[in-house]
Amino acid sequence: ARDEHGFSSHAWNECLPGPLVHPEHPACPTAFSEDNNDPNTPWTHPPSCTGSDANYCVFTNAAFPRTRGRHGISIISLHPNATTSPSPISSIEESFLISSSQHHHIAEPDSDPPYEVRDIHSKGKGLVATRLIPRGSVLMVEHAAIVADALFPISVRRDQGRLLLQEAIARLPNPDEILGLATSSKNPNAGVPAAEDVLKTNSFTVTVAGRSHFALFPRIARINHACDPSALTKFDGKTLTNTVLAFRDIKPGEEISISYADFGLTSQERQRTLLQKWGFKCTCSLCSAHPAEIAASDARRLEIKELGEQVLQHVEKSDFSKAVEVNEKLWNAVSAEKLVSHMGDHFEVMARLCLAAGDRKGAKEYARRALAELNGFYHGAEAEWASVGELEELVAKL
Ligand SMILES: C[S@@+](CC[C@H](N)C(=O)[O-])C[C@H]1O[C@@H](n2cnc3c(N)ncnc32)[C@H](O)[C@@H]1O
Repeated sequence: ARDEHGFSSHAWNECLPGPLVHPEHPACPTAFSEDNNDPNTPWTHPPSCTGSDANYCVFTNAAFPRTRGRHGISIISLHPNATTSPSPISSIEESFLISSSQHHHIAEPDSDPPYEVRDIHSKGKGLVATRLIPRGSVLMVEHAAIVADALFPISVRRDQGRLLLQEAIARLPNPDEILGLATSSKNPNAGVPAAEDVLKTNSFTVTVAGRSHFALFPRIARINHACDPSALTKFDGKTLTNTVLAFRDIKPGEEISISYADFGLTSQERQRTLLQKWGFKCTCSLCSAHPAEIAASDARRLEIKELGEQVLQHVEKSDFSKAVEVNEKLWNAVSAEKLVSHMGDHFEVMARLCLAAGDRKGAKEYARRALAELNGFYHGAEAEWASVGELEELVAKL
């Protein structure tokens, strides 16, 4: 029997999860079913919560998605009573129940992916293209295996937080898939449990139900960082899936990489961030380049930042012709630095700026080009289709 939140009627706030039983606390009941047939709750296990304060719980569906390659999902979130309604977990539950019933949303590994996992010199494992991957192609769509509220590590006692995380991983069908992921080089022998190290080393920071969360995707976690990446990720907070898209054409034998750090940083700032936040020294091709090449890249990135600010200032002053002029320069610097995710965004900005500057011919030309790029780059991603619709209207009006 469970209450209206799906909690089992045992004293959940007094039990400890999993096999780690404390003499003063009973163990929480084990999983009641691998496949949950209750349409009112998406969870296959009774939620398990931290000790006496019981403000965080782990919610698991070990059978998600019901298709090939399922690796289950565990979510560490606030107890519904520990927050003002609606609680983050209730909005997650809602979209979870929807996405569980809509199989087309669910990530499935490609039966013949254009990449393989290989050992990469000085980076551990990584993904390497096995055939040409054209710019804009979707390489992977994967749902999260672990989603954890970003405030949970500092909101619960360390031992309780660790138990919760261990439980979150242990409940998944293949815990070793998670525990076998890379750990940070800073931490071995530092007394940090593997589960915590794995989460820190491999997770993305994402927004779910309006709150910051860590999200771990076991297959995507094998993608290494590059300051000049070949791919990018797009997270969807509704389906809890992450999509990897080719940033540019990727040749066979080339490593697939994404950027963990902000593009606007100089090489020293990036190195510092990567070391502090992720605990590794970056050995990507840009960081290993000749000092003159690194200096040229730093100069371009500083110029990009400066020109970006100038465009905004001109727009704020309604000096749109000047904004168009500076935006062209900005785009040349972005292209030279190979930071172009797709031209569509740029052409769209240019179209809107031309329109604001009264240049209808220019606006139409840029809107057409934006449409061609967006249609080629995205394959049904909701946000981009919204902008495609708006652009189509714009072209029709012009
Ligand atoms: C998310 S994992 C990426 C996959 C990992 N290489 C593996 O073997 O599973 C992040 C870890 O990979 C390594 N790594 C990623 N990008 C790197 C880079 N550019 N230079 C050096 N090491 C890198 C670091 O050890 C980092 O902590």
